[in-house]
Parts: sequence; C-alpha cells; structure tokens
Amino acid sequence: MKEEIVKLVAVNKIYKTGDTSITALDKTDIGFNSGELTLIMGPSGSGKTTLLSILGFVIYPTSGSVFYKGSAVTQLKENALADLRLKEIGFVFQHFNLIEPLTALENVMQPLILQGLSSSQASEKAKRALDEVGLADRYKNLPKKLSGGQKQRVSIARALVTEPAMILCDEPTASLDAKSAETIMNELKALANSGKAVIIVTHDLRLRKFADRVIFVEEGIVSNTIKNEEDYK
Ligand SMILES: Nc1ncnc2c1ncn2[C@@H]1O[C@H](COP(=O)(O)OP(=O)(O)OP(=O)(O)O)[C@@H](O)[C@H]1O
Repeated sequence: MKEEIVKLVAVNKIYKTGDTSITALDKTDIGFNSGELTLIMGPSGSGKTTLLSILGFVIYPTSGSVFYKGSAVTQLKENALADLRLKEIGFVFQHFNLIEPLTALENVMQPLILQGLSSSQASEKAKRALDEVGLADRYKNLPKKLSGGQKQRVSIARALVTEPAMILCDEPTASLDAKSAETIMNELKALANSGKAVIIVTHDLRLRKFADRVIFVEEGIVSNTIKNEEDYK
C-alpha cells in the first residue's frame, strides 16, 4: 500500500537579497507517496531546486507547513532536522559529490559512520549497497578510477545504504551519456518499486518514460498539468 511520505501545505519560499525579494515557491500544496518515481520539470529558475531543498529539509519555507509521514517538521530545530535528513533521506547530485581521497566503499560507509555504526557494521552494509548497484568488484576503487556512470552508482549506493524512505535527486543524469543515464534510471526505478519515494529534478526529457508522475514548476507555481514538449526545456 502506498503511504504519503512528505507533504507541503501552503508553502511559500521568498528569497530576500537587499531590497529585492524573489518568490521561488508560491502557495504550494503537494504530496509525494512511497513507491512512486516523480519527475520535477520546468524552465530554469522556476523553483525546482527550491522545492527539492524544502522536501529534503535542507531549507525552511518562509511560510506554510511541511509534514513528514503525517508529522509537522516545520517547527523542528536544525539539529532534529539534520537527524531526520540523515536517517530518512538519500541525496543524489549531478556531480556525484563523492569524497575523492576515499574509496567507493569508504564513501558509502560515511552516512552510517555519521549515524554511529561501528566501522565493521558500516563496511558490511556498504558492501551490500554496492553489490545492489552492480559494483561488487569496485569496493577499493577511488572515484577518479571510476566512470561517470559508476560514480553515480556509488552515490546511489550511498543514498540507499541508510534505508531511507525518500531519495531526492538533482539532475542525476545530466553529466552522463545515454547508456549510463538509462542504467541509473533503472536503479532509481527499482528503488521506487521497492517502496521508496524517488523524486528527481531534471531537464532531461528522456527520463519521462520512467516516471509514475511528472510535476511541472513554472514561476514558483507547482502543477500536475501535462505540458507540451517545448515547455519542459
Ligand atoms: N539562495 C538564494 N538566494 C536568492 N535567490 C535565490 C536563491 N536560490 C534560488 N534563488 C532564486 O529563486 C528562483 C528559483 O530558483 P531555483 O534554483 O529553485 O530554480 P530551478 O528551477 O532549480 O533552476 P535551474 O533549473 O536553473 O536549476 C530563481 O529566480 C533563483 O534566482
């Protein structure tokens, strides 16, 4: 059964710089379920990253409420939010954000070490996560010895190793060739099928075939409206 993982109610985000204010998100009401892969699309500067950052408890809305599994998180203090982020959310970025001097295995162990697991417990779990993304033979490789697609698989392993309910991705395929992008999307789709809420910001039209749902953001307004091909760019 699907469960609503995260919900925004009447969320506004206004950035103030000097005398100017920009409404990046305007009166947004939207929810995301377990077991679904959602794409967030829309023109540059429309508010997609802002939406993803609020969903990931990385920034607070200016007004409105954010609920995680039915409980309001908007009132939580920064360290409680950081805790929730670490336990419940996996992040995947365009440029992988791997730690260069650490091996693939050590990179994937990091969130578990931060959660207080011993190094042997973390290593055990991290190996399983790397096996799951098809990198069982790459534990000891440094990121510089991996292809772009492999690096992104390491970052997916790092995102899933804590068994989060939600995986948030910002342009996960933008640095990859078509074949690697397809592999990464199959991984992310498998994670959605296993019950996670997978939410992906992208400009990449090729990804639509993997989506259970496409959300469109335009000038801070979020909608489920189906758009014409050219509106996605
Ligand atoms: N920290 C910030 N301070 C001030 N303005 C910001 C900040 N972050 C974003 N903005 C502004 O808010 C609006 C929405 O930005 P956002 O990054 O969410 O858009 P986006 O749809 O993700 O864009 P892109 O596709 O180019 O990444 C833009 O006008 C942007 O300039």
